[in-house]
Amino acid sequence: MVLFSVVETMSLPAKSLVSASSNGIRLASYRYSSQAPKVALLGAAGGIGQPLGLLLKQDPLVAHLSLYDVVNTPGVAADLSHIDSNAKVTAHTGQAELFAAVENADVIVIPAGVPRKPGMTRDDLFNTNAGIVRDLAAVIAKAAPKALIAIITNPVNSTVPIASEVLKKAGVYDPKRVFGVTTLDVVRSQAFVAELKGHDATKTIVPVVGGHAGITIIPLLSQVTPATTFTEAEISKLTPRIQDAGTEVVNAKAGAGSATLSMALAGAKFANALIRGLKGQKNVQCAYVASNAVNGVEYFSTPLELGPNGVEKILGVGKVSAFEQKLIDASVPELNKNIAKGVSFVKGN
Ligand SMILES: NC(=O)c1ccc[n+]([C@@H]2O[C@H](COP(=O)([O-])OP(=O)(O)OC[C@H]3O[C@@H](n4cnc5c(N)ncnc54)[C@H](O)[C@@H]3O)[C@@H](O)[C@H]2O)c1
Ligand SMILES: O=C(O)C[C@H](O)C(=O)O
Repeated sequence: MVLFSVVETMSLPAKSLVSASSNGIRLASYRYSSQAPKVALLGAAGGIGQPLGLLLKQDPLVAHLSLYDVVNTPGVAADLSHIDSNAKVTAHTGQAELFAAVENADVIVIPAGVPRKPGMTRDDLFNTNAGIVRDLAAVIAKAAPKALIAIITNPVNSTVPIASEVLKKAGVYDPKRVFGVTTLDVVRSQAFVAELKGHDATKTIVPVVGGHAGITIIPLLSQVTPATTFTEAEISKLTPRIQDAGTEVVNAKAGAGSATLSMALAGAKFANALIRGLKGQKNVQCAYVASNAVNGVEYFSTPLELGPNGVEKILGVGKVSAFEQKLIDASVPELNKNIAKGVSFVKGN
């Protein structure tokens, strides 16, 4: 175990510590309690990972930010460690350091994997990203079986079942602790509704249910807070815009990747909500989880009450319009296809 980089500020001892090693280092061999949460970020050097790391480093609830990637982690960690917030930063690079990266983590956020290019669907990422999520989940099962796992890696509709199957195989699966991050759909919906209606975007709440791809993304415009009425024309324009917002960014980036900055914000919001839940501050967020909210499908995103055990209550889709119910019905076969693909990937491997 070689500690090759320790950075501390003179005036603020122990404020910020960067450490990494060529053969894995275990600075956190004890479990961080929800009083001092450890957040592990897997894929930390990527387009999402870097700005998400920046936001997590500034989150006063994060005590230890553990950065993991297959490349470039020490540089990102050194950079973040110079920020004058209290989270300790550690760097872990490559498979040999993954165990230490996630060991005793309270929350693990996963944006590891390849993004789309124009013309691709999220499902086109399956062949590369399925194996990445499976392998990360296998180590998490051993090193941090109690962690709350927030999966950003696409296709989320399949990667959540993949991680869940791996945890099941290892005998440590808890459906209350595995989340597909759909917060970006909520963030976008809130931005678009606020823009359309002249509302304060920071006070606009739009639940989004279903999954995280195309027709499985279902904004519940009938449930917007503050209560807002939409014309049929508005609904039929806004709904597909929200469903295709990821593609809008992919096309605008023209080959340079997909949403990173808005996703980083969304990921930081969701991680913060999970930590607040762990600390007993119950709060409601939408996320894609194992769910009985809708008949005939095993994973579905709805508003959830988050608490000390992860999902405390599945709040369901609530009262929806006839238009929204049609979208929910249409999403079920598509989700089942995505889920079955993920499950058989693990069972057949
Ligand atoms: N859920 C959502 O709403 C949402 C939003 C945006 C992007 N995404 C998805 O997030 C993923 C990442 O996007 P990005 O723009 O950050 O991509 P990116 O290519 O910029 O970064 C991915 C990072 O993952 C790392 N990585 C690859 N294999 C790894 C492994 N085995 N272990 C750890 N790290 C590994 C890479 O080195 C890279 O640093 C993509 O799959 C993308 O589709 C999801
Ligand atoms: O669209 C993508 O491929 C990335 C992400 O899922 C998004 O919604 O922006």
